[in-house]
Amino acid sequence: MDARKYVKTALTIAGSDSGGGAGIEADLKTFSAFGVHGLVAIISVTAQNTQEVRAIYDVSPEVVAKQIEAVADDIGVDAAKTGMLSNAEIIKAVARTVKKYEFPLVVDPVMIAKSGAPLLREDAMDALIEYIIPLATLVTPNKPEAEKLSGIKIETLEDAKKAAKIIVEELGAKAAIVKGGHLNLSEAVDVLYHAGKFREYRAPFVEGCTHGTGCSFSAAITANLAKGKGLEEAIKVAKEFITMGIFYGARIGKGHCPVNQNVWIEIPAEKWRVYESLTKAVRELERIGDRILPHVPEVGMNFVYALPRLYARTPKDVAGVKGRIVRFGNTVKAVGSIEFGASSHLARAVLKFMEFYPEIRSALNLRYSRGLIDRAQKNGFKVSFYDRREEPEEIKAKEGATIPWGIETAIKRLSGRPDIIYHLGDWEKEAMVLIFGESPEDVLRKLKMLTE
Ligand SMILES: Cc1ncc(COP(=O)(O)OP(=O)(O)O)c(N)n1
Ligand SMILES: Cc1nc(C(=O)O)sc1CCOP(=O)(O)O
Repeated sequence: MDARKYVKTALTIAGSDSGGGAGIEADLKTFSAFGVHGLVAIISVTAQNTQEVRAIYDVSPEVVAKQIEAVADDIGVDAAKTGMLSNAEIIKAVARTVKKYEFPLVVDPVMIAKSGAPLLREDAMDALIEYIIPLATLVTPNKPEAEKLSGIKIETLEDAKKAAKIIVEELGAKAAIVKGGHLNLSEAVDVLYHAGKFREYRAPFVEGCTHGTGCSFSAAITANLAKGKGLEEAIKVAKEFITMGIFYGARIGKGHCPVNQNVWIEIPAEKWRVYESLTKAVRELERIGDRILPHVPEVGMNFVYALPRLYARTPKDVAGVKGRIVRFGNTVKAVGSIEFGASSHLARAVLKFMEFYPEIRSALNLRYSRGLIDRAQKNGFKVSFYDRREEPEEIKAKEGATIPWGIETAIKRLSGRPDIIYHLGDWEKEAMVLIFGESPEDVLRKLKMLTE
């Protein structure tokens, strides 16, 4: 068996961005996110950060061609993309060289950086249209790029469709997708013209980081083509990938922060780690259930573990026990399975705690007793509390705001990080003790010390 055939390869023919946000660097990270081996032909080295492009140094057309040939002849290319192509000579060399091979080619017609710097010389536009666009399996312009290529002004979705059709029917690309990020619509709508038909791809507009969006989107399509997906399916996956990458953008630098390509694999991986760790801890809790029994509140217990701070925004990003943990004979038992979004109270408590101490991602609740608090203090734990009777009226009026307010109040009351926060309850509200820790194991360790 030749295992090599299972490794798919994607080639990026583009410029390097020293800030790691766009260009070759964004493309390689995207290829990796989809499990595809990345190959490169660097056409230009840019000295760039999130604010500006300070210098551009183009590689010679001969060396660009040699890079493509070197990888195509030996390793093989399942799909390729172009990004910044800089000048007409490079464009001609790229066109001459890719023509010798049969791989699908995604063309991201990069013209201007987010920071405003031109990345394609004025006099190279005609060469791009004449030599590269006709070789494209897909062209992925944004609004200004589509206007330049098609020669029409784009204000509406209908205009975007016209431009996509011109790029295919008049300029010779097999397909074109005009990205709607610059159109003033309530959603991010991209229109594809392919095989004589239009298709729209919609996603909610998300606030986040956008440096390298064009590069990463086209690289994601390329990676999925390399993996054998059809064009329309490859675009669908790429759209999900880029929406997520913008939302969880890497907040670095002082200018346009870059898309986070890692999130595509990191969130599922972290979810799995959280799930495994919490499952193990809940099993251990059930094993030592006899000594936990006296501390189970009337409303039951929950045990939660949040994703790392970068990814923990709402209770859906926190895993907990569905149906909580309840008394069961002479032990305790998880009622349901471990799921993200299964907790409301503890999830909100942990999310607030993480705003102050991002490393604290897990918590568990117990019935309040003075004895428990005395033991915690004797064991050297830092204990704080909040009093629900002091809750301001405007917080009371806001659904779900009491616990975050209480946790914040308790944290600010203490100098240093609390291990335990309790409250004495209120009308129809049971008094509660919350144990916090970095992980479920850490919470269990504290729980064992308290209940020994
Ligand atoms: C080397 C290099 N290539 C491409 C770009 C364009 O990236 P960006 O400025 O973020 O714009 P889009 O990715 O959205 O087209 C660049 N800046 N540098
Ligand atoms: C009902 C309740 N109130 C708590 C408090 O801290 O006041 S802890 C708790 C139990 C856990 O709830 P969940 O499953 O929503 O996390």
